[in-house]
Amino acid sequence: MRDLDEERGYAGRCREALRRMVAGARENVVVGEDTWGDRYTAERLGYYLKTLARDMGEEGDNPPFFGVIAYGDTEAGEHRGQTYYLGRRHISDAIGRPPLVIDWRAPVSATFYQASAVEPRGIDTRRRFGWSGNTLTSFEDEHLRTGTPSSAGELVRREIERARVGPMRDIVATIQPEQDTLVRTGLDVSVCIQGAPGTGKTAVGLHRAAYLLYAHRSRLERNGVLVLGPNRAFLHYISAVLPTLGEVDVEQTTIEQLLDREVRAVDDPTAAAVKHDPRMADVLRKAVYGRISEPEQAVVVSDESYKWRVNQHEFAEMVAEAEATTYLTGRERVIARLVAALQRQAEARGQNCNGVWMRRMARAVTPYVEEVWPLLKADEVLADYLSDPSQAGILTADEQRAIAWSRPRKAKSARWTAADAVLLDEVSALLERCPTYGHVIVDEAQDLSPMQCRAIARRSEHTSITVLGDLAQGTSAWAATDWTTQLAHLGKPTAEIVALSTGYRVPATVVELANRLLTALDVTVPPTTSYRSDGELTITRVDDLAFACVDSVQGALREEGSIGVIAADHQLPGVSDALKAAGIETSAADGDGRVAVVPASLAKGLEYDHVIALEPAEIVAAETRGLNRLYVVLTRAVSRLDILHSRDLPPEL
Ligand SMILES: Nc1ncnc2c1ncn2[C@@H]1O[C@H](COP(=O)(O)OP(=O)(O)OP(=O)(O)O)[C@@H](O)[C@H]1O
Repeated sequence: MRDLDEERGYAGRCREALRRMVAGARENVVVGEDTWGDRYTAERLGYYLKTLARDMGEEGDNPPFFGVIAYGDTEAGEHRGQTYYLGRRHISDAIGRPPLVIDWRAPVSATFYQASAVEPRGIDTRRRFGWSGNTLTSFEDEHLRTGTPSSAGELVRREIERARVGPMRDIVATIQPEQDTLVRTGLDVSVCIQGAPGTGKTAVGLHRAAYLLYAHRSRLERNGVLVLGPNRAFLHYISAVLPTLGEVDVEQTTIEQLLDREVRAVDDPTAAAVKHDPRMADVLRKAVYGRISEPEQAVVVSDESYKWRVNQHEFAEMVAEAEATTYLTGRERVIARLVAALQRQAEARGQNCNGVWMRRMARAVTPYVEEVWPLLKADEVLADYLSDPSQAGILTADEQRAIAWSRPRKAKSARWTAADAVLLDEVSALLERCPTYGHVIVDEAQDLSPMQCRAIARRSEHTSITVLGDLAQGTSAWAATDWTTQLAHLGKPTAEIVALSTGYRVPATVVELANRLLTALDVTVPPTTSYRSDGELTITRVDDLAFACVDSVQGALREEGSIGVIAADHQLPGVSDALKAAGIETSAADGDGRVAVVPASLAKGLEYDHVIALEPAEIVAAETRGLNRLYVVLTRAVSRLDILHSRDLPPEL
């Protein structure tokens, strides 16, 4: 194997080759712009080449590789005696020659992540590289056959324990074997990953998206990959990971944004609970299909030559048969069948039924169809239903009262709530099938209501999903308490449930404290162990919370890393003011400042090197699932957690 200088030389060669690839891609953009072909093809090609050139150009500053594996000389098969460098992207210096660097997603790269002294998989040596910026500073070898790892694990440990600054980074250099298995699970398999805070669920989900796009590019590009996260602050935090991995076309959004409805009102908790209940699916189906009635007359229409007729019984059969499909398609089908029946009669009489005649007949039968199968719009159906929920039954009288509008309204004057947006989506899907994605990754899935799950299920009806979550972090009123039920709502009842149990974020001392809450959370989740033995925890009783917080932030600012001040939502303005008065610049949860001031309700999925958690008792008291919220808050810390409290700590702590 090469010594450090030789490795640096190889890195230089890789960079040079990458530069030539970028130049080549840029040239192709110019050529691509002149490509002969239809406009769509030319546009797609131009877009692809520009993206490639841009990504590769930006890549220039990244280390070209992070590891290398050397197969043994005695190994049978194509890899015998071969050496493979692994990086974020494939680098080659000449067509037909072996690549200088192999993409981390290529099949052979799996060996880098999976091989061990117990199961070397043909590998003699695995080398990991340490970089300082763009300079290669060290490497670390594991001799897997002889079982003599030389300081192995130090580079990995350093990477995992590094202070966090800025947005989330990719983990390609240090993916752990159990994570790699999940990342590389096939496209046809739906999987549910239950993992305690910091076990890498989000990281695995994002790397899985990148992997699937690499392995099934043409299948996935058609329908796209969707990543759903809990809120915009979270999406901001993870936004850089996929682009660094060369994937810029993944849609990353929240369920609320996906449903794309203007929300102008808020439900009270009882109404929201009813609207998110899975029985609403039956209620709405009834509200929609209840509009279809049995024909009470025959269809009789005429053209210049003759009067044509479909009798009542035949018409009723057409209606009954079409009910099996979506509402609007069914309606179109009835019209088409009626026209076809008329056409048969006309042709039997020797009439020529051209397109004009067919359209005319379709117009003529439509009023008959409208009478038994009226045209509907989703917002009109829901407005009508919420004006009088008793019409569809199923719910109890109390539940109907909880969601009923105080006075009947038309769709135009409706002020929809977030829960209504989910119901509108359900009704829309009853009317017309919605487009599906090639793969959907759902993060923090424990918080989704059954009705939200259904919205996701129909967008992945014939494809697979990756479900990520932690039952212990469920904070919504409808949070799942077991995965089997949640997976059924998500339309994937047989998805495999896999647990991740090693935490890479939260230090052991903090995990130990947070775990004290687990028994009170009423969920069964596997215990976790922290990979990290470092980290600090302080718990301090103070008289003046704001003053103590300023003091703590000032101390934290002397160290490196991001700082997150997390408090119950209602306490946040006071804390922000105090920090501002002390001259400390702060940013919101979705900002990029050094000190973020974060309401407890938005902390999910985020992490800060140093967390200052204020008044746990307030966080618990602020909401029904307050203890779960506190569990989330305490597990955001990477290197250090300071808990400041003026009231007694919750007894569970
Ligand atoms: N194999 C790894 N190598 C390096 N860092 C890792 C690895 N796995 C996870 N991490 C890091 O650990 C931190 C936690 O990961 P992540 O946010 O994916 O966990 P999570 O399970 O989604 O947590 P939560 O449930 O709290 O949202 C991140 O900074 C991530 O980059």
